[in-house]
Amino acid sequence: MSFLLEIQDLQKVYKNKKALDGVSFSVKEGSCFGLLGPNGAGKSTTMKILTGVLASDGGNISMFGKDALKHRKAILQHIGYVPQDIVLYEKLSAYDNLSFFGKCYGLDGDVLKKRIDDVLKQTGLTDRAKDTVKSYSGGMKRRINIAAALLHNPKLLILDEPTVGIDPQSRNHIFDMIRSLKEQGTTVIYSTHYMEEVEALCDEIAIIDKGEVVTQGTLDYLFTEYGRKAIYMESETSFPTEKLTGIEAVHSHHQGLIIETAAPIDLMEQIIHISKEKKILLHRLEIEKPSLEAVFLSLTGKTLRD
Ligand SMILES: Nc1ncnc2c1ncn2[C@@H]1O[C@H](COP(=O)(O)OP(=O)(O)OP(=O)(O)O)[C@@H](O)[C@H]1O
Repeated sequence: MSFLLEIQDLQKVYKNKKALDGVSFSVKEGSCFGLLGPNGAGKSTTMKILTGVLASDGGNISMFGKDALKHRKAILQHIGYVPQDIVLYEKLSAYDNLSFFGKCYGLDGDVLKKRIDDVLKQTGLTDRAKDTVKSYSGGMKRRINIAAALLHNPKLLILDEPTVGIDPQSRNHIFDMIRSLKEQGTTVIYSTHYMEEVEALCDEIAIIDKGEVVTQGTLDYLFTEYGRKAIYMESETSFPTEKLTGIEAVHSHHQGLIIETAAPIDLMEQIIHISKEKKILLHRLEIEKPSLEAVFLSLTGKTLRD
């Protein structure tokens, strides 16, 4: 599979503030690529540079096999961009908004009508097309904003935190839409600070923090490379962890303990043995599932929610 997008050493400075400090990642054609990072990490800045909204202060971008900075106009025709802030005319109907944006992309007549019908179906809002946008929920507005970015059938769709502050129904619609776009061969770049979203949607992820990509890879790769091995246990009374061998770290978590170890099965056997011997009632004993939260913690020393 070839790369549709390759970014190398992207730099951006706002006045005196360095927002991007050498961002590099590559996106395979036909994949859903997640850009995961906390607020202020540089996700929106990266996306704005990719879509020509902002100029970079250094670095290279290759898109569709071309130098994106030299062939900006030709490349932008193949990109759909859904910014974080909703951009719609509130007093117009969804249909008229789509008609306006379609004309901006150079569509007209029957072709435009057909595309509007198609994107309304894709977003599940055909029945509400004639209502003014101001009567829409936040989630419906977001879906129409995505529809507007799809009118010209882009090869690459860039979505900047599309599910922030929206209802679960709209969120599910957006997820279904992204999955079906991917099936049709569209490449998607999706930024978020919700780990469960990248786990549900993305083939590959770049974790971005303080203007730098700290790692890139599939979930499996990230879990294997950076995920901790650990068990979770809850007991009726306090457990003598000092009697356990082979433990690397112990953290309190909810009502129990997370115990890191290179040998979780062996540790569970020790815990069962000691609990029988000391008559300590165990409420829960399980291998901790690998999580992106743990990967992020091991790479940056903080949680995504810090
Ligand atoms: N127009 C601007 N002027 C000055 N600083 C800015 C501007 N836009 C962004 N920044 C700063 O650049 C850094 C990266 O911001 P950016 O919006 O790209 O992050 P983000 O990962 O998208 O975060 P969020 O999820 O909050 O949008 C932050 O420190 C932010 O405060």
